[in-house]
Amino acid sequence: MGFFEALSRGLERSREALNEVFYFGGEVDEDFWENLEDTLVMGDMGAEISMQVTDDLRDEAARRNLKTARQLRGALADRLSQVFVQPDGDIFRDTPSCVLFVGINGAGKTTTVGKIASDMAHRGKKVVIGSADTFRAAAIEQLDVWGQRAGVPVVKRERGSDPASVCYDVLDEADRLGSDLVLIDTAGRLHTSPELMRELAKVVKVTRKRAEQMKRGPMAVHVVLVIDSATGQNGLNQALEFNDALGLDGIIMTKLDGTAKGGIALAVASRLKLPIYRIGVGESVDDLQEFDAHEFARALVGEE
Ligand SMILES: Nc1nc2c(ncn2[C@@H]2O[C@H](COP(=O)(O)OP(=O)(O)OP(=O)(O)O)[C@@H](O)[C@H]2O)c(=O)[nH]1
Repeated sequence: MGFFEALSRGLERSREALNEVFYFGGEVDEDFWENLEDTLVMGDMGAEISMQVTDDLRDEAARRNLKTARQLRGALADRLSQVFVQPDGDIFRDTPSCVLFVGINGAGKTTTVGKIASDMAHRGKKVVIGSADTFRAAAIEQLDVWGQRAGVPVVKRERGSDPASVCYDVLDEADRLGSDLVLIDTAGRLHTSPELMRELAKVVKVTRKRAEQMKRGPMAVHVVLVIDSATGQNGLNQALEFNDALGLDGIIMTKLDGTAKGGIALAVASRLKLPIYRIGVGESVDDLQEFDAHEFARALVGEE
């Protein structure tokens, strides 16, 4: 299934709501603009960006004399795609690279690490996975399964070990193996707990320090927040807290195949000015896609 098809299935709710807005007879009137703005807000986009997008579209419609639903839909998709930040490169392809996956419990970190490990190993990268989720025993086992499937080594320690020291060990192993890509899973934590966030900041700090001393030269370290799209506007709060504590490099949105409304991706991208590196559209190994802003906006709006 292609990017567009997979996303279109997931974003059905947002599209149906917008379909109703675009199902107008005759003139584009004040009601149309109000309905559009409300629908964008309801789609988890947040008030600020919804208002901005609606105002801009209104100006553009007047300027270019856009009248039909088809014209307006196309212009909306274009405007929404501009909200997203283009990444400078790809943190998984541009190696050597070490990526730390952070996020709240159940966001999809472990699954995403597994999917990326498989993908990048297939592309010929020397990958090593680190399990710094020393809290949940099942997460370590889960990563082992993903690692075996991808044919990638998994560095782990027993439950309860210090996560920062696991990261150190992972980079030691990557150094020994001459790995290109290091993917580190961290334990899920509540963004509202200062203590847990401090622990994670230490994990990032130790990883950065060790990554500077790799035999083949310094390895870039990236911190990526994994967000479950179904968490709605709470996803924005998570992103703000994690960004404050750690300084994020980018985002991965998961579960866009479910009942997610999708607008949260726009809210986070616009507020934090961070790129979306991948999106998760299912539970199996192939259900991870590179993010394409234009396709995403088209799927959200329902433009053919
Ligand atoms: N439908 C769907 N399910 C997903 C996706 N990504 C992950 N999941 C599922 O979400 C659940 C949680 O995923 P995990 O990868 O264990 O989440 P985690 O962030 O590592 O969880 P913690 O270790 O508790 O912090 C699992 O059942 C995954 O199969 C996705 O893109 N789509």
